Amino acid sequence: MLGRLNHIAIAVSDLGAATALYRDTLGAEVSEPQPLPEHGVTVVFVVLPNTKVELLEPLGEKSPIAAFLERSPAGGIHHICYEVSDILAARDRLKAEGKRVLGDGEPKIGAHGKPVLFLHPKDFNGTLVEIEEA
Ligand SMILES: CC[C@H](C(=O)O)C(=O)SCCNC(=O)CCNC(=O)[C@H](O)C(C)(C)COP(=O)(O)OP(=O)(O)OC[C@H]1O[C@@H](n2cnc3c(N)ncnc32)[C@H](O)[C@@H]1OP(=O)(O)O
Ligand SMILES: [Co+2]
Repeated sequence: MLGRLNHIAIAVSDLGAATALYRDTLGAEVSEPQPLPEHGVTVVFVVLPNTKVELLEPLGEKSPIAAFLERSPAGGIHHICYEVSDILAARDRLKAEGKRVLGDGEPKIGAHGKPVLFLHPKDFNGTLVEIEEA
């Protein structure tokens, strides 16, 4: 089912400062900020030779990462995103195995313009898993 590691996401309280840290202190290539109001976040991608880091800042009143940052104000690793070739087949197999797919279970378009779904962290070793159709 799983393909490449697409990105590892870090939730941050200050996207500008985190972007500067990766760009200036770590010398990494960073994208422009990308507001995703339908997902309640603004993202910046740190482009690495073999994958990406997705820096996430809450956007709007109902951001799904707000509670995470209340628990961890300094930020932290928020989720990991794997690529899959067929997101609906992956979803149906995961549900058949009793894994919880978050939201209404229908893929939404993510930051890369591809369908994504999220799987409950309690079903995956305390790790929020995102799958993205490659
Ligand atoms: C799609 C655009 C972009 C992209 O890549 O293209 C993105 O990735 S957007 C990313 C932001 N969107 C999401 O994260 C959507 C999915 N996330 C959610 O629906 C919530 O974050 C949820 C339900 C996973 C957690 O929300 P919340 O913290 O408000 O819920 P609870 O307090 O009920 O948490 C339940 C339980 O899970 C633990 N938890 C929460 N978040 C995480 C996490 N990121 N990693 C690991 N564990 C997490 C939380 O501590 C609770 O545990 P408990 O032991 O019961 O206290
Ligand atoms: Co993501």
